[in-house]
Amino acid sequence: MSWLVRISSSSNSHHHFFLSSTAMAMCSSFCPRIPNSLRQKPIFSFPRKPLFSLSFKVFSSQAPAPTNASANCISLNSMTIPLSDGSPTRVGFLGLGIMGTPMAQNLIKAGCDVTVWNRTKSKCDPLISLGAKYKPSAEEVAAYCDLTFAMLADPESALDVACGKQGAASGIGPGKGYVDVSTVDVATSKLINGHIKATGASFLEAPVSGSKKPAEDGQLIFLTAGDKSLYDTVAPLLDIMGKSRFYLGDVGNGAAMKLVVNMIMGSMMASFSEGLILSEKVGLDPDVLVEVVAQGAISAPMYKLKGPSMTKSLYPTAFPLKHQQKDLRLALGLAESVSQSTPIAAAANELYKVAKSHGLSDQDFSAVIEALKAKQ
Ligand SMILES: NC(=O)C1=CN([C@@H]2O[C@H](COP(=O)(O)OP(=O)(O)OC[C@H]3O[C@@H](n4cnc5c(N)ncnc54)[C@H](OP(=O)(O)O)[C@@H]3O)[C@@H](O)[C@H]2O)C=CC1
Ligand SMILES: O=CC(=O)O
Repeated sequence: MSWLVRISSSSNSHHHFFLSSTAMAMCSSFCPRIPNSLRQKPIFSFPRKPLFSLSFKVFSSQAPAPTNASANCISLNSMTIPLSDGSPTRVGFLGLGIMGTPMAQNLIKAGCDVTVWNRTKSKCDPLISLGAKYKPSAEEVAAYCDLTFAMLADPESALDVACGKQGAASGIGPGKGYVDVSTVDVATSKLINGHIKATGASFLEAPVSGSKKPAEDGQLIFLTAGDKSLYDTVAPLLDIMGKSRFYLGDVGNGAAMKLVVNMIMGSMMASFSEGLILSEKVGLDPDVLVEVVAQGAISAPMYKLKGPSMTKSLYPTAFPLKHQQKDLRLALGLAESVSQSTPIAAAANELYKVAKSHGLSDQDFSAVIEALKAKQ
């Protein structure tokens, strides 16, 4: 079965979208964010206990022939029909670092009722002045809110904030949801899932791909896994913070996907760094290399974005180097768990470790190039 939907944009162009049940099934895991012209109004409230939820997948006939139906899948949002008391959903946010702050800010700007907590309380203040409420512990946030997001540094902090003393698991309970958007390993995510589920609450892991700027612009990519009903419930919130979302099934799959992606990214950056250094050594202009790379098959937004500052030895922090090294370390552990050889990632990891030993942990991960300079 399929339907044709014509949508007029402000320009002369028309987009045709087919709603197809077959294609809907094929792309059930991937939902790019809908165009602004199709987006629902900001979420000022949605039900505490959603009784009914509906989501559509839409396919553009103007895109190239879909070799993979998911490439053309657009979600019209998981629309939750407000049949309950209609009171605003209380959204908690734990962890207000480089990523957590803009993500929470986007929820507040969209009109959500947001309550924040951060280990260093001062980082809550800008959000409080934007209208957020504050609770003095993760436990109290989880007890007060219907849905709680957590964006923490690493497996240790994610586990501590979720399951430690005054952690979220102590306050959460049936009917509530916990969404961990931190980058952690599979075992940690499963452990957190176990603690949260034992309280009767739901759990979704939802690590993000995309850095500081995509977080500010609401352009993150969510790699989710866990309770599907929680995924459906939080989809409108994910769509405020992100441009697309993947639902990957069982807990652990989101964490694993994120680690694989960041393993590739860490190796790419290390390789790019070698190229920049080598080009300069043989008398070429590294800035020209950046331009050449940008125009060819190996172009990547990351090179275009970071290359010009790397050639000036500037590394304004978007993705801290210590987190990239953590992700490589965790990805190597993932590979080892299935006896997969990852020599490139292992070599890259060593380079990031050298960079850390040079005091570059809190610089952007592109500062890995300094490890190569130090080796000369
Ligand atoms: N930056 C990026 O580009 C991206 C980062 N990520 C991932 O997102 C997560 C957060 O990254 P980012 O925001 O950059 O990191 P930051 O280092 O900026 O923030 C880390 C957050 O974790 C908190 N934290 C650290 N240790 C503890 C602890 N022991 N107990 C309680 N809270 C703790 C910090 O609190 P405090 O303020 O008190 O230090 C802070 O809120 C990481 O897992 C990272 O790998 C994913 C995609 C992109
Ligand atoms: O985890 C980092 C990112 O840019 O994605």
